[in-house]
Amino acid sequence: MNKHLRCVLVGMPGSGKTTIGRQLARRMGGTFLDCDHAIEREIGCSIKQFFQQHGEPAFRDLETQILADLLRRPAPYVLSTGGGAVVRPDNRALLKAGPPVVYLHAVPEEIHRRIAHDDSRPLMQVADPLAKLKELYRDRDPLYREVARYVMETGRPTVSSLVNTLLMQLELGASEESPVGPEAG
Ligand SMILES: Nc1ncnc2c1ncn2[C@@H]1O[C@H](COP(=O)(O)OP(=O)(O)OP(=O)(O)O)[C@@H](O)[C@H]1O
Ligand SMILES: O=C(O)C1=C[C@@H](O)[C@@H](O)[C@H](O)C1
Ligand SMILES: [Mg+2]
Repeated sequence: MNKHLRCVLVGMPGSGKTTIGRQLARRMGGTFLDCDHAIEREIGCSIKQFFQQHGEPAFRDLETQILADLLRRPAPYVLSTGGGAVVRPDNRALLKAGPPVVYLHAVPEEIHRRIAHDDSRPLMQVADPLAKLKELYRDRDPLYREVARYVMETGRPTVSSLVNTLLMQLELGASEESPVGPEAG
């Protein structure tokens, strides 16, 4: 186990940030941090209710504050961000300056299959959720790629094989950054 490992997951709503983040954190022996959960603890209600009462800009302000706070937590951790965390340039700057960011990539049709039954996502409460996912994907896919060090395809592999691959990648990346051995200073 590398006690300095840290990683941030970005991706569309339903891309698997919470599912994969939880398992990865357990395998790393680290803390699982979820920006959406931290926001809900802070506001004392669901994000869906907060959106309805205060609107998206107020939510985004809060998201920036909480993201900055979570990124400063001690290693090891896996931080799962909200699906829209990359929308604001300030957040993208924070993400690029922090630990390695992993983009969990899934196409809109696959995401739709995963989350069609779930009514907890405020941006999905529309007449045509697949069209909304396609629109979000078109706008955000380049932004996720902009902040990411690694892009992981999540369509076919199982969650546990994705977690294994990701862990190997992060350990390799960490050892390349701070090599252990006689030549290490
Ligand atoms: N790699 C995967 N393959 C198949 N199903 C998956 C995969 N990852 C997650 N899922 C399923 O997709 C659904 C959404 O996953 P999850 O809640 O982890 O996404 P999320 O990225 O955290 O979403 P949000 O941004 O809305 O918080 C869950 O039902 C989960 O079991
Ligand atoms: O895609 C989005 O913009 C959002 C995704 C969720 O994770 C929450 O952060 C919130 O519902 C907004
Ligand atoms: Mg989540």
